[in-house]
Amino acid sequence: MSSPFELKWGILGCGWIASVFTKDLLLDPANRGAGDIKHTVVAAGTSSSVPRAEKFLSDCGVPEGTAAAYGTYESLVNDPNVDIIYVATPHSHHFPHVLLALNAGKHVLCEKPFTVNADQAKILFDVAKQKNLFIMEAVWTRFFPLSIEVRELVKSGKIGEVKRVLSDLSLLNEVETAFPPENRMVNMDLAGGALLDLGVYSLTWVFQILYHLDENPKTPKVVSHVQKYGGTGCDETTTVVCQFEKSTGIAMTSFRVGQDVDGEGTGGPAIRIYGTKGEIQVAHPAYKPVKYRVILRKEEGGAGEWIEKKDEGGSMYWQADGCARAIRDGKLECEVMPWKETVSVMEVMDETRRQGDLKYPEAIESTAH
Ligand SMILES: NC(=O)C1=CN([C@@H]2O[C@H](COP(=O)(O)OP(=O)(O)OC[C@H]3O[C@@H](n4cnc5c(N)ncnc54)[C@H](OP(=O)(O)O)[C@@H]3O)[C@@H](O)[C@H]2O)C=CC1
Ligand SMILES: O=C1OC[C@@H](O)[C@H](O)[C@H]1O
Repeated sequence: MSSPFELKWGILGCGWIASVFTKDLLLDPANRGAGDIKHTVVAAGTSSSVPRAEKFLSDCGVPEGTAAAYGTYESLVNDPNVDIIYVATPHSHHFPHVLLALNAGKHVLCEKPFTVNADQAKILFDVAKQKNLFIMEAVWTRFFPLSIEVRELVKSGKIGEVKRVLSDLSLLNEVETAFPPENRMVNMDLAGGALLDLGVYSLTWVFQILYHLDENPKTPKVVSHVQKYGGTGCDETTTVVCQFEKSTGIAMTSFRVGQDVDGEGTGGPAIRIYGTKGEIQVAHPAYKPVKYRVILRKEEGGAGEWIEKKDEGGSMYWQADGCARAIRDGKLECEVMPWKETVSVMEVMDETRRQGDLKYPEAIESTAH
């Protein structure tokens, strides 16, 4: 048996999700049937100090002496031992931080939403292409075995021709107390707001099902509504209707009202995929779903049982495995989250913001580089 392909990671930005992802990289891929690859965390960088990066590595359980700690992002991306940089900074900073990594010759996995707008995304993909580097938006949900199973069910025709997807990621919050104005969730300078932070997952479900039904997939036409948060002017409740060639997607998001208020699923499924013969329902939360069921007409079996799919850890390693295999195979993009689709989702969010008059400061919408 050949030895596993090893991918050496550098973590850029030592915040909350970076810690979840880093811990997941330390789990043995063989336990999830991914023994063909191996992830190693070789470095982490903060924007503040070396001791903070050291603390991050140690808190995540990275074995002492196996990873370098950096106090600047520049020093991190220039570490010759690093193959790929995981960018986990706020939305506003993805564009400059990804460019920093690409210009240092590193592959990139960048957190969602990929950039603030579609023009920035296009530039990053162009640069990656010119430099022959792999790059992907970290839409982890698409890599879950559950998502793969649901996409295959749709393709198999089990629920007939799919005509509509209704998708909701809404989290109930006392916004004024949960998110002070400087918090990245609501801070306009950090491209805060429900659409870019949570709505991207509702759109993920719409896209991973409906975009692929069209022969020549393109960005859908959009009709949207944006409700703003008075505290900072970001969006708090946004609804997007996407008109594809053969189907309609309705993506909803909010951090003011909740999809699953009691946490018991009483609010119903978060995602409904409607076909001419039946429906697939996926339970909340849209970003990390653990169960789904198929409902057919009564004479064809009616409602199936919920099928549960739980993983160990934070479930963020599936996307890391996707990066490793793509890089091993000499690909610049991964077919599960292709560049074209990231751009399309960004275009839908741009158009939604245009219709809702939701503009971020010029400094973070800028494509100057
Ligand atoms: N896939 C998922 O499930 C999730 C994805 N995310 C995405 O990950 C990204 C980070 O989110 P999250 O971890 O919650 O955020 P945090 O605020 O916890 O961490 C962000 C980190 O970015 C760095 N940073 C650099 N510049 C700034 C700045 N101007 N203001 C604030 N932080 C800065 C800091 O790291 P340092 O001090 O080390 O430089 C900070 O710790 C976002 O894009 C978000 O959408 C978030 C949560 C879940
Ligand atoms: O990506 C995310 O998923 C989980 C949410 O709690 C978080 O705000 C968001 O950034």
